[in-house]
Amino acid sequence: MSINNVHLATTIDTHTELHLVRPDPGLTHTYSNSTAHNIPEIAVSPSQGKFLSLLTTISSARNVLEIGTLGGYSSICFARALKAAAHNHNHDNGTNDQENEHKNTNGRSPRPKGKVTSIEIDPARRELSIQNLTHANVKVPEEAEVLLGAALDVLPRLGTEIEAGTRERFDFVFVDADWERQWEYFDWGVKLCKGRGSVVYVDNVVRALIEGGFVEGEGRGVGFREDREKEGERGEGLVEKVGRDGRVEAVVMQTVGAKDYDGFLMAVVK
Ligand SMILES: C[S@@+](CC[C@H](N)C(=O)[O-])C[C@H]1O[C@@H](n2cnc3c(N)ncnc32)[C@H](O)[C@@H]1O
Repeated sequence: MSINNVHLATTIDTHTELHLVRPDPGLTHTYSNSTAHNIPEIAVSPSQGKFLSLLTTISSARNVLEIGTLGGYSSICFARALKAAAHNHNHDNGTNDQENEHKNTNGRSPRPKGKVTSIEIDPARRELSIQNLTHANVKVPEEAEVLLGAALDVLPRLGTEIEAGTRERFDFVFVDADWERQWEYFDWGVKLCKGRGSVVYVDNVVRALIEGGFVEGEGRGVGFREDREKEGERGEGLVEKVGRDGRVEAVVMQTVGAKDYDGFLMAVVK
């Protein structure tokens, strides 16, 4: 085993996706339609999308908040997982998925399908994501809604709606927008969560650390720059702030694959 094998990462992704990520025409179309509309190829990879789906399932999430929609690829992954969870629950419970009736003929209530709420700052990308979601048979806005605006404008509105009782709290938050605001989005995510056991997942934290100048040097001299504040540069970063945040337990996992060398931070609310 050697870290030099990382050049094989894309090949390994191709092989594992072939066997483990079922073909999904809605997702395939989202990639191709986004490329056709000159959207940059910065959506999660098929493996990453599947990973997000599995995390949604194992965390029993019902309401997902996503910051950064792009063409809707990850939104579809979340919506697929929510729909499957509701379907499986209702099947086990002897109910069907119809939500138009309060109770099924056996007197039991079906589990609500759950919903993805995604925020996108770019109107053209929002429009395209709605096209892609609809093409993937995700009902907009019942199963996934895409809110237009800068996340820091939209998030307080969601907070007000939650306080007013017109919107449910979230149990899974996926932060995937501008890297400069990762801490602010994380903080809002925790505030808008249901509470213990809710998950906040921030993508691209490793690239943000590297490209943000948090690490310097080459070879054996490489090190983490602890002197940034003294130099009047960018202050504490996401990882340091989350490390001092008593509301959560968190970890950063480094990743390699078709999307290069990167990593995510995942926090669970205590
Ligand atoms: C990496 S892409 C999201 C990819 C998407 N989650 C996926 O995997 O399919 C980031 C998106 O965040 C949007 N964005 C950037 N800054 C934003 C902000 N302040 N508020 C809301 N969205 C923002 C960008 O326009 C872009 O579409």
